[in-house]
Amino acid sequence: MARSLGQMFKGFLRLGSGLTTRTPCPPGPGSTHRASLLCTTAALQSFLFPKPRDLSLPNSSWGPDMMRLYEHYNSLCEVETEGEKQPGPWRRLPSYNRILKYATGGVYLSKIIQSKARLFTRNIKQQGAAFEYVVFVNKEEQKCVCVFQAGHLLEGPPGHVHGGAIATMIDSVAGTHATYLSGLVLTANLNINYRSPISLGSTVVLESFLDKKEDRKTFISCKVTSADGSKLHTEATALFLSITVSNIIGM
Ligand SMILES: CCCCC/C=C\C/C=C\C/C=C\C/C=C\CCCC(=O)SCCNC(=O)CCNC(=O)[C@H](O)C(C)(C)COP(=O)(O)OP(=O)(O)OC[C@H]1O[C@@H](n2cnc3c(N)ncnc32)[C@H](O)[C@@H]1OP(=O)(O)O
Repeated sequence: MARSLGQMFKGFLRLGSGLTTRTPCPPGPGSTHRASLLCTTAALQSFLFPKPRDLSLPNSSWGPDMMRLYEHYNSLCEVETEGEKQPGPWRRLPSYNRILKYATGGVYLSKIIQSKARLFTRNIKQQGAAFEYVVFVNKEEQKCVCVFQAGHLLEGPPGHVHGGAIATMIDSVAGTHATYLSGLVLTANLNINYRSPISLGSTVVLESFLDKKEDRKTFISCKVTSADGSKLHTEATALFLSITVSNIIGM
């Protein structure tokens, strides 16, 4: 069952490449009845099931460091060999403001909660105010990288990022990485050492590494460094346990 939820997660990743394709409407006067019916159905479908917005793409709040690092990793997602473009070693993971119905508890949650549930890191609409980030994964190296710009709503010590916000990002990146590697998981343990404060508004890089996998356990380590890599801000280790649907029902 956990495996099938893992498959659903892969489906979740594929969402970015167009689960709800929008059929362009044919031109008016010459349209057949069937074509206009198709057009109406497509419009209704996109109204009822709007394509989720990928929040890991650049917006006007992204500063120069955020853009530079995004462009760097994005350029590694596609390589050109003999004039042909091929998938590169890295892949950008799209990010939405809610995990799919099913993964957020789906049918097991009340309709009211379900419709309001939002992924914590994506629940603030104002661009640049809180968590701006993009995650890239390298399957071969079993590594994830997140470029993260901390907005003004994440203040802890004056002018610096709240430790809980840093923990949230570490949990999210390591959790995404563990989900990518092992399917549906929950964080069982998270150990964090805060080495140097992160300035509010700055861009940092989170790197997540697979330490080992043992049955249901996925061990991940993570470090947070400055945009140029010269300063270590935070180090963490985490344990994720693979779960089944029954774990979610019991929550
Ligand atoms: C609704 C769920 C959604 C999940 C995500 C879904 C999809 C993901 C999609 C996209 C991803 C996008 C973003 C990711 C974003 C965020 C990720 C954040 C994830 C979280 O933010 S998630 C919330 C916080 N998280 C919890 O709310 C967990 C509460 N907790 C429990 O629900 C249980 O505790 C559980 C299930 C963890 C284990 O319970 P269990 O009954 O299944 O397993 P059990 O206890 O038997 O342990 C089995 C073996 O693990 C060892 N073990 C257990 N715990 C350990 C520990 N802490 N330290 C060291 N070892 C430990 C035992 O010692 C034993 O080891 P051994 O087999 O060797 O004896």
